[in-house]
Order: sequence, then structure tokens, then C-alpha cells
Amino acid sequence: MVSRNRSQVKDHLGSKVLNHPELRNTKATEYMSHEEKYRYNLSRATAMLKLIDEEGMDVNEISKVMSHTVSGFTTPDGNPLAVHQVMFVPTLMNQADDDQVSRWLGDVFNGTIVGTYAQTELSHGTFVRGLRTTATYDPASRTFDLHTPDVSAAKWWPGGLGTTANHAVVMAQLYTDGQPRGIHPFMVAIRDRETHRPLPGITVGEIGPKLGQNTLNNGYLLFDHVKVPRENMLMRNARVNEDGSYTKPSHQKASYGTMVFTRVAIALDTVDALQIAATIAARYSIVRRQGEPRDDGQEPQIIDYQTQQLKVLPHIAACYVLRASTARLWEHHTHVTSEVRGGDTALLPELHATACCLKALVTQDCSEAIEALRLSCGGHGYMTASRLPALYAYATAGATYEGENTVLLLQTARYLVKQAGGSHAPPAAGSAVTYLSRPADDTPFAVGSPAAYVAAVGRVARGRVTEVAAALQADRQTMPEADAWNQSLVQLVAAALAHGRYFVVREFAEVVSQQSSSRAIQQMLQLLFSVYLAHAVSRAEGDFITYGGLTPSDIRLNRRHLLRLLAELRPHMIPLTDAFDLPDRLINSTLGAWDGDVYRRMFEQASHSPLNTDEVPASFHQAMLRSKL
Ligand SMILES: CC/C=C\C/C=C\C/C=C\C/C=C\C/C=C\C/C=C\CCC(=O)SCCNC(=O)CCNC(=O)[C@H](O)C(C)(C)COP(=O)(O)OP(=O)(O)OC[C@H]1O[C@@H](n2cnc3c(N)ncnc32)[C@H](O)[C@@H]1OP(=O)(O)O
Ligand SMILES: Cc1cc2nc3c(=O)[nH]c(=O)nc-3n(C[C@H](O)[C@H](O)[C@H](O)COP(=O)(O)OP(=O)(O)OC[C@H]3O[C@@H](n4cnc5c(N)ncnc54)[C@H](O)[C@@H]3O)c2cc1C
Repeated sequence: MVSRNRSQVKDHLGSKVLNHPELRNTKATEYMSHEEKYRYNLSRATAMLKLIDEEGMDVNEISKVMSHTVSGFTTPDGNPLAVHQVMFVPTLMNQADDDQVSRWLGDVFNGTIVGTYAQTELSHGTFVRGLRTTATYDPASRTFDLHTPDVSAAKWWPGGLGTTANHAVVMAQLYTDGQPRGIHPFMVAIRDRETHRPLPGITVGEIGPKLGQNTLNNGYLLFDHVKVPRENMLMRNARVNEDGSYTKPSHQKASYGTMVFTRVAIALDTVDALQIAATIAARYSIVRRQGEPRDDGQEPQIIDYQTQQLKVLPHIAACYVLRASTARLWEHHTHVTSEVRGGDTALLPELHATACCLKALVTQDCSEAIEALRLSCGGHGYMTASRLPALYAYATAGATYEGENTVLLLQTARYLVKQAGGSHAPPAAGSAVTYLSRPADDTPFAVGSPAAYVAAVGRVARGRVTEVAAALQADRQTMPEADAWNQSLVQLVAAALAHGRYFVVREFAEVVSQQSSSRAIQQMLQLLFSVYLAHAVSRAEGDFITYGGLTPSDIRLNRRHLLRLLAELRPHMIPLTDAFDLPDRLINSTLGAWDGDVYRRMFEQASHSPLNTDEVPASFHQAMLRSKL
């Protein structure tokens, strides 16, 4: 199939997903039971998977149809096949050797094998080296013995594990030749393919309700000395031979590759959730009028309050900036992965560092922004039918899964301080860290000059990284490494975030400079970029004074500049959100429909409450009167 651009995919989705016979008719799920919700979301997830298969989509296209924009329509309560699609299949493709791929992939694609990625345990998620599930090789039987030593080592969280998957890629501590070899992936059958009953030695189930995404079908899993054939260890990287001898991988963290991919996918995808929230808040802010009538006799549209502009407009700018920079990260990931498959791992450390900080920065920014947008809709934003609570629940999950954000930022910081101290291999040409080994960009700060802002963001990143690297270096002379590291944790996290911000704005600056289709588009991108930059400075004024070379007077000027820019952007707010090209059925919000008919929709959704079916619900007599209140 020919690769389509994003907007063509949307057109394609318009016909394929919104009109799909099994997907086009949606039901409100708010009043369904846990089990009914699961059944509804699973049947739609299955229809979606079949569609992907029939269409023969490539990974880029799959990423677009799996995106939150579409999956919010197909699986509004969480996709029980998401981890199958986003982690299990990519792990097989990238970590199984060619024989294994040909052995399993047919059954994966015909739906006989449905999988999950089982890494996290009850007592260990972050510290992967500390996982306690063991896989002990026995050369006599040529099998691994998979075992859960106690309940704290139970796998806990894997999506789809609860009741959906019949296989799992299990990350376990490998022992062979009596030696611990670290964490390795194993393909394990957990349920019978026909009956779906748990296989002998397996205990499996669902973990229960969460803040959101309740049909992701997260599960638990324990092994009681389960025998797994030798051929089921994924062997593209490391190998265990029949006699138990062990061949190391080409890179010590090769088996962590799926996590890098998923972090990139999450960064890209969370911006979709922000786009939906921004569209809802923008449309509602136009429709909603409240306050003392003006000269025209009408109450003001709430968007004309300066405070409301500050709550809504910077997040629309962020949609554009973050979308472009995460799309470039996706392209970079594709390039580095193909190099790694060819045996060249030189670019992997930096890709890992960048994926960690962008996943963290984007999920943090987007969840904060979605919450601000929800608040901008007042009381109605608190209603489930606004869709804003679910969007928040989705974005904030991204701050925890696939690496808790603080922990990921510390991975980036580790890379940055090594670069700053010259103890890492020098960066390749085009690397995102070359600025650390060059003199600071001394472009003077000038309000209204995006280039001057970008330079200041760069000085903040450079200042933050070099300062914490020096503090760490000094502490290392007087205390053990772990204590020195802990003394600097807060500053390390701030340094990694500042580096991430610099990456984002540099990437967007390049996108703007390369854009040549029309002068008007160029000007609009410049305006969006200016809003993003001025807002970034206003959120971290202390940093821009301390490291960025701004004076208190620059800070005051920037505050006024930001408000002027917001007023300039305000008339373009609706076209800018319409440009996200989100049909009403994908937005699925009482507040965010294109026609602005908010109040009628709110009444319509209230009519679905089961408590409105009878004038006096039976519960009144059963609970209140019987208790003789
Ligand atoms: C096909 C579909 C396509 C697209 C889909 C598109 C849209 C959909 C998008 C989103 C999904 C939608 C819905 C969501 C649904 C489900 C949820 C999805 C996913 C959740 C799944 C999970 O959460 S899985 C579990 C994830 N767990 C973690 O992330 C754990 C975090 N911890 C770690 O990664 C590690 O423990 C660690 C990195 C923190 C530390 O590791 P370790 O202790 O082993 O290492 P050290 O710190 O000692 O470092 C040693 C050196 O190794 C380097 N390093 C570490 N990691 C890596 C890596 N991954 N790659 C390369 N190098 C690495 C580290 O930098 C050190 O290097 P030095 O040179 O300094 O020694
Ligand atoms: C919705 C959802 C879906 C998930 N899906 C899957 C899945 O499909 N498969 C799977 O295997 N897992 C999955 N997970 C698990 C997820 O990957 C982990 O929860 C995540 O990696 C965080 O690990 P943790 O829970 O151990 O948090 P912890 O590490 O216990 O975090 C608790 C606190 O400790 C802090 N902390 C921990 N270590 C450090 C450190 N070294 N330095 C400083 N601070 C530290 C953290 O910053 C955090 O504030 C999912 C989780 C969720 C919420």
C-alpha cells in the first residue's frame, strides 16, 4: 500500500473507520458495567485490528490509526489490544530471530496468537534490573524453567493480560551455566489457544479499576515452574545455545529496544489527546458567554477575557510545536533502528536519552495543559460527557507508564552530564548535544525575535546541565557515587527538562524555516512559535534570569509581549483548531462539537442517566425510606 500523509490518512479513516460496519454505530459506555465495557471495547478493538490487517498498513499508518484521535472513537475506555499492537508485535519483529519470526508471525497476524508485554512486577517497575521472575535453563531438557519466587514478583500491569492475551513476552532474569545473565525476553503461552483457559502452572487475572483506561485490561501473572522450550527465548540479540552456553547481545541494552520505541510512540500520541482537548476548549470558549453585557448588549464570549486567552491559546501553540518535534523524533527513531539492525549501535545512547526526555516532557506538558483546558470550561469541563476527564486520565497515564517521568529524565541527565564532562563518546554530527561542547550562543535577548528566544532556551539548557555536572563532580570527591547522585537529583531533572525544551524549540525552528508552501502559513507558524516561546519564558522566569541572560526588565517585557501575542492569535483560534481536522464523532464531546450546540447536547446526554428513567427511582424507596432518615 502506498504511504499516505497524515491528512490523507484522516480522509481514509473518514471512510474506513467512521463508516466501518462494525465501528460506525457507537454506544455511550458511561453506564455500562466493567464487563460490558470490556466486551464493547474488545469487539471494537478486534474490528480495528482486522481492518489494519485487511488494509496491509505499514508501521507509520498503524501508528496513525492506533493514535488517540482514532482509538478514542474505536475504544473509548482503553484498547485491550493496544499492548499487543504497540509492544508485543514490535518486540517479536525486532527481538525474535528470523526463524522465530517465521514461526510465530503467521499466527499473530491471523489472530490465533494475541500477546502482551509482561515486564513490570508488583514490587519492581522502574528498576528493571531488579525484576525477580527467573528463567533458568536446563540443558538436559532444553527448556527454561519460568518461576515467580513470591507474590511480590508477580507480573502486574501488562495491558491485555487480564483476560485478553493468550501469549506474553515475559521479561525475566536469565540463569544459564549457573550464571545470572540479566533481563531477557521470552515468548510464553499463558492460555490455551482453543479454550482460553490458563495453562498449567499459570495464575492470571485482571488487576481492577483505575483512574481511567479501564478496558486496557491490565493483568497479573504468576509462574509455578513453567517449562518453556529453548527456542522461545527471543534470540535476535543474545542467545542461549543447546548446551547452555551464552552469547552476549551486541549492545547491553538491546533487549530494552521495545521501550525506546514505545516512548517515542507515546510522545507522538499524547499530542493527539492535547489537540482534542484544545479543540473542545476553543469551541466552548467561543460559545460560552458570561458576565456583564457589553455595548452590543451581549454578555462577553469568555475567550475575550485575557485570563481565558492565557488558559487556552498557549496550548494550541503547543499542539503545533510538540506535534512537529515529536514527528521528527519518530523519523529519527526509524533511522537509528535500521542502523542498529545493521549492527551499528553508535546512535542508540543518544536516541535513548532523547526518547526519555521527550516522552517525559510531552506527557507532563500535555497532562498539565489538558487539566488547564478542562478548568477553562468551568463546571461543564468536569462532566464526563465533555470528554476532558478521560483525555486527562489518558495523558497522565503516559507520565507513569513506559518509564515513570522522573526516572526517564534522570536517564537523560545521566547522558547529558557525561557529555558535559567529556566522559562519553563524542556526539555524532547533527547530535542534539553538540551545544554542550561549544561556547554559549550569546545572541542578545530581544522581545519579538524567535531566534533570540531560542538562543536563551539554549543558554538555560547549557547552564542547567553544566552547573549540575560541576556540582555532581564536586560531590563525587567527598561522598559515594549514589549519595552524590542523590544530592543532585532535583537539579538533574530540571537540567533534562531544559534540554528537552531546547530540543523541541530547535526542531520547530527548523520546521518553520523549511516551510515554503505559503507566506501566510509561514507567518502563522511564526506567530504560534512566538506564543510558545513567550509562554515558555513566562513559565520559567527564574531560569531565564539565572541562566538565560534575561534581565528583570526583559521578563516584564516578555509578560506584556505574551499577552499581546495572545490577543493577536485569538481571531485565528477556531481556524487553528479546525485545522486539526477532527470530525465531531472523533472528538465526542458535548462541549466541543463543530456547530457549538452545547446546551442541547448537555441535556441530551443527561437523558441517558438511568436515574432519569422513572420519575422516582426504586432506589429512593429501597435505600432512603427504609433507613427511616
Ligand atoms: C505499531 C504501533 C505503532 C504506534 C502506536 C502509536 C500510538 C499508540 C501510542 C501509545 C499507546 C497507546 C495506548 C497505551 C496503551 C498501553 C500502555 C502502553 C505502554 C505501557 C507499557 C509499559 O509500561 S511496559 C514497562 C515499561 N517499563 C519501563 O519503562 C521501566 C523503566 N526503567 C528502565 O527503562 C530501566 O530500568 C532504566 C533505564 C531506568 C535503568 O536501566 P538499568 O538499571 O538497566 O540501566 P542503568 O541505569 O544502569 O544504565 C546503564 C546504561 O544503559 C543505558 N540504557 C538504559 N536503558 C537504555 C535503553 N533503553 N537503550 C539504550 N541504552 C539504555 C543507560 O543510559 C546507561 O548508559 P551508560 O552509557 O550511562 O552506562
Ligand atoms: C495504565 C498503565 C499501563 C501499564 N502497562 C504496562 C504494560 O503493558 N506492561 C508492563 O510491563 N508494565 C506496564 N505498566 C507499568 C509501568 O511501566 C510502571 O508502573 C512504570 O514503569 C513505573 O514503575 P513503578 O510503578 O515501579 O513506579 P515506582 O518506580 O515505584 O515509582 C514511584 C515513585 O518512586 C520514584 N522513583 C523510583 N525510582 C527512582 C529513582 N531511581 N530515582 C528517583 N526516583 C525514583 C518515582 O519517580 C515515583 O515518584 C503500566 C502502568 C500503567 C499505569
